[in-house]
Formats: sequence, C-alpha cells, structure tokens
Amino acid sequence: MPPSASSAAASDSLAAYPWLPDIGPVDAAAAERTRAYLDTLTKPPGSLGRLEALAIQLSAITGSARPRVDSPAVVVFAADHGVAAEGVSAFPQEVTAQMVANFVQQGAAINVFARQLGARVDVVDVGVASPRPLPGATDARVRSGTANMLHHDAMPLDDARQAMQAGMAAVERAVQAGANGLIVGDMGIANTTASSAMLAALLGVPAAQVVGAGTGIDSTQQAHKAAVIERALANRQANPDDPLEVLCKLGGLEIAAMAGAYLAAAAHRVPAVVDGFIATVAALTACRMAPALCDYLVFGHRSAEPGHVLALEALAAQPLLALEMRLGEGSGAALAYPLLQAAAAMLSDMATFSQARVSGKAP
Ligand SMILES: Cc1cc2ncn([C@H]3O[C@H](COP(=O)(O)O)[C@@H](O)[C@H]3O)c2cc1C
Ligand SMILES: O=C(O)c1cccnc1
Repeated sequence: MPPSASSAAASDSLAAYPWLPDIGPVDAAAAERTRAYLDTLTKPPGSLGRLEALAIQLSAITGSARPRVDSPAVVVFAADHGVAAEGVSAFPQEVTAQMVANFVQQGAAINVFARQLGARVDVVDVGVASPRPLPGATDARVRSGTANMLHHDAMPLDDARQAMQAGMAAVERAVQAGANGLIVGDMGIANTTASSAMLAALLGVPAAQVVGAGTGIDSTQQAHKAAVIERALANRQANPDDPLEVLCKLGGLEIAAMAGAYLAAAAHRVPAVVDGFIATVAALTACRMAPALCDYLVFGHRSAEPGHVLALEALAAQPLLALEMRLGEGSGAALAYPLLQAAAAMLSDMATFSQARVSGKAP
C-alpha cells in the first residue's frame, strides 16, 4: 500500500472512534512567555538546562505562566495476558492479582514513591484474571485477561475501547479530586511481551530487537519470548498504520487504559509523566491515534528494557532519568515527578535580576 493510502486507512479508523477526547495544540504563546521570563531570573541564561525546557513545557501544557503541579495523582492499571501461557515471564500469572493486593495494602515500590510525593494511588483493575473482584481496587474489569495473541486477537475492538474509557474515567476522577499532575503505572504479568509485540508491529522491527528480560528471564528464555512474538506477529498480521488494530491484536487491557489516561490528561491540560517501556508503548500508541498528545507528555525515565530506547526514539522523547530501573508500576515516573515540581517552583519562587538587584549580563 502506498504511504498516502495507508495513512488514509489509519485516519478512517480513527474517525470511527469519536469516543476519543479532543486534544488541541499546547499553548505556544504561554511557552514563549515562559522562555523569555526564564532569562529574567537570577541565573545565567540557559544555566538550568533541561529544567528550563521542562518549565517551558509545563507552561505550554497548562497555558499558565506559573504552572502548578503540587498535587499529583498516581493511577496503576492492572490486567492479565493470555500470552503468559507461553512461558514468557519469570513469574506466574497470579502475581498480577497478588500485586494488586500489595498496592492496596501500600506495600509496593509505587506506594513508597507515591507517599514521598504525598500522592494517592488508585489501583484500577481493567482485566485481572481472578474469579472475584479485587478488594480495595477500582473495579473497571472489561474481561478476565486478554486472549493468547499466538492463537487469537488479544481482544476485540469493543474491549479495547472500554479499557481506554476506563483509563479516561480514572483521570476524570483524579482531576475532579484536584490532581494537577498524573503518574500512570502498569501491572500485568507478561505485559513486556505484549508491549514488545506492539512495538515490533508499530515500528516494523524484528522482535529480537525489542525483547528484554522483563521480570528477569535469561537469554535462552528471551530467545523463546522473541520467537513467540514473531509467530504472533505472523499470525495476527496487524496493520502497522492502524494503532488501534495493533492494540487489539497484540496489546493488553492495561496498555489500552494507559493510552486512554494520557489522552484524558492532555484533554484536561494536565501534565502526565510517562513511566518505562510498557508505558511508553502505550504512549506511542496513543500519540499515533492523536498526534497532538505528544507535546503533553513528560518522559520520566529510561528503562533497562532494550525496546525502550526504540520506543523513545519513535516519539523523539528524552527521558529525565536513567537509573537502570525495569519495574513498571509508574515507579520511574514517580521518581521523576519532583523535577516537574522543581521546574514549577523555579518559575514561581526565583527572584528576577531587577527584584534582587543583581546586575545582568555584561554588554
Ligand atoms: C513482584 C512483581 C512486581 C512487579 N511490579 C511491576 N512488575 C512488572 O513486571 C511485569 C512485566 O514483566 P514480564 O513481562 O516479564 O511479566 C509487569 O507486571 C510489570 O508491571 C512486576 C513484576 C513482579 C514479578
Ligand atoms: O520498563 C518497564 O516498564 C518494565 C520493564 C520490565 C518489567 N516491567 C516493566
């Protein structure tokens, strides 16, 4: 298919989904004002480096000269994956539900980092494979896990839409409760397989190039994981120009919910911090659906999962941190969040040259 025909197919499929929120461009005038204001603050121009770029982005997102990000919300979406049956993770599927209980009991890494930010963690079950609702989690279960992508499409379109809407609804709740920043996380055993398959399909690269250790599989198991993904890609034949089709055939319910959450945050002009590999694949999918979204996202960290670099490159994204982490849950996004707060505080609290009577640059 020639490029023009394939992009027409992609936008046709988008037109069929009016349930996606409308996202306008970021506020370029507010960004420009902040860019100029930064040079009036008592520091050599540009000396706060990427923190200055972050401050400009926060103004662009919020439209405010003094953006506020003092009240973040953390939302962790959990779901299971049929492809876990192929032995692609170091851990069994029941860990997804067990970790949801751990989130509810405040014991996971994301709970610890959220506490440091004074943020609440909303754990949303969009598709955990457990017989009963999970106590303490928000029940938005669309279905009990995806189908095994090796043999079936992971989910039908209607389930992907419902999961994306669950993501949007979680952001609505957070924004109504006063959140002005969003940290989105994932929990789902085998979701590095789903994300790797989606990324290989979206970028047209071999699975071996994106596959990594996930929860800690060795190199032999990684070769098996790549082979499973290659067979799934061949069986599913997802159209790389149709991100929703890629999501339905190869993705996961929590990945769909994360994509919906980013879109809803942008529609509210609330900065969302993207976490690691899984989160970035969700963000890439959402950005392919609504390209205006990309300017609203802050990339928190670079995960040790090898596919993450490719996903970040596809978004021309520069993550704030690189701590060799490979956890998910929103943990890297939460650790990066204080940098957003520092950028905002720089704009609201620093003295200007004239206020502090400091001489400007020599002529
Ligand atoms: C105890 C535990 C806590 C986690 N928290 C996040 N993940 C992360 O690991 C999983 C993805 O890796 P894979 O594709 O190899 O299964 C996801 O659940 C992800 O959120 C965890 C995994 C485990 C085992
Ligand atoms: O970077 C991630 O999001 C990640 C990597 C490995 C396992 N779970 C999550």
